[in-house]
Amino acid sequence: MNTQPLDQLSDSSTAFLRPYLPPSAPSDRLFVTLTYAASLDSRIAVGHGQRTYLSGPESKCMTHYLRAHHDGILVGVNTLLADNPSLNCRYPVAGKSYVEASPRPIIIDPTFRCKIGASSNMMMAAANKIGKEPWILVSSQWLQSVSPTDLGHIQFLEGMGARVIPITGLQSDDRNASWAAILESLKRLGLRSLMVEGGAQVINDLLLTTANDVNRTKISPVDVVIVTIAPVYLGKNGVEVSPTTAIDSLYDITWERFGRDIVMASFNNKSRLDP
Ligand SMILES: NC(=O)C1=CN([C@@H]2O[C@H](COP(=O)(O)OP(=O)(O)OC[C@H]3O[C@@H](n4cnc5c(N)ncnc54)[C@H](O)[C@@H]3O)[C@@H](O)[C@H]2O)C=CC1
Ligand SMILES: Nc1nc(O)c(N)c(N[C@@H]2O[C@H](COP(=O)(O)O)[C@@H](O)[C@H]2O)n1
Repeated sequence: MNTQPLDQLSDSSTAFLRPYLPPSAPSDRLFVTLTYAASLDSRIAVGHGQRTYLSGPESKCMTHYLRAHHDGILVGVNTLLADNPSLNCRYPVAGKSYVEASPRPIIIDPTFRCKIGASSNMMMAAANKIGKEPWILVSSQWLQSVSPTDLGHIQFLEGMGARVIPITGLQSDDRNASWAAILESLKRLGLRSLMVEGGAQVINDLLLTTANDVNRTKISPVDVVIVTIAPVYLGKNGVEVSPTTAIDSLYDITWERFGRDIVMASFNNKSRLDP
């Protein structure tokens, strides 16, 4: 587990990010930031199951600064299994301990594949009070016929402070329905801001997810997209971010250099996703 505190960002870097941070005023909606690091050929890992370091120290600080500004940090179970991430905030925040500054790790895991133990980085971060205990979202349908072994593992994780939360509709083949169930549940659990880090399936699906708003207009749940681009190619076997259809809904786009990387921040125009 990496416990090294990170450097402070420069004033120009925080000024660059400020417009894209979740609103500080209380709100009853869930603000969603989609953020990840990609290579020049839009790969986020060199291969399936292989943790790949793309961000340099400066853009990594940027990511942790974003973590400090969100209530939750969400990844798919493949990312948890591949990366053994800590999913905490190691950016120093004045007046807050690391556990207070850290977002709540949220793992989407319909059939509870995350058989992690106490020595996983995420659980160690929580035990060492430098991160929060995770919430693991499983399918309600799956939980109805859970095996004694899986139930034992759920009880073991819950004994360490994790929560295993059943979500109706999580196993649906309809991705829109599945994301609607996830986001609605997180809102009901009190989250006001969510940072989605990946992996590829999560990013590719979420970019295309829409729901009808009160005016029956199709809208995206993603408010802001922040992408770090690292100056490397990961090649054809890499894990690719590339949604199945074209998307041209980003606006108010700004680019900023962080060390050797470049970071794009933008809003996501919900209505332009309308067919
Ligand atoms: N460079 C970067 O910023 C990042 C890189 N990664 C990399 O991404 C790779 C993992 O990506 P993927 O294999 O695409 O997997 P993933 O991390 O997106 O997880 C996919 C799994 O999550 C669950 N899931 C996701 N969305 C769901 C939904 N809407 N409803 C129900 N279940 C859902 C399913 O079990 C699915 O099999 C790893 O190699 C990791 O290193 C992950 C995060 C960030
Ligand atoms: N911003 C960013 N840059 C990279 O190069 C990455 N590989 C990732 N990956 C994401 O960060 C998680 C690791 O978090 P910890 O440092 O262990 O807390 C990893 O699971 C991905 O979600 N991100």
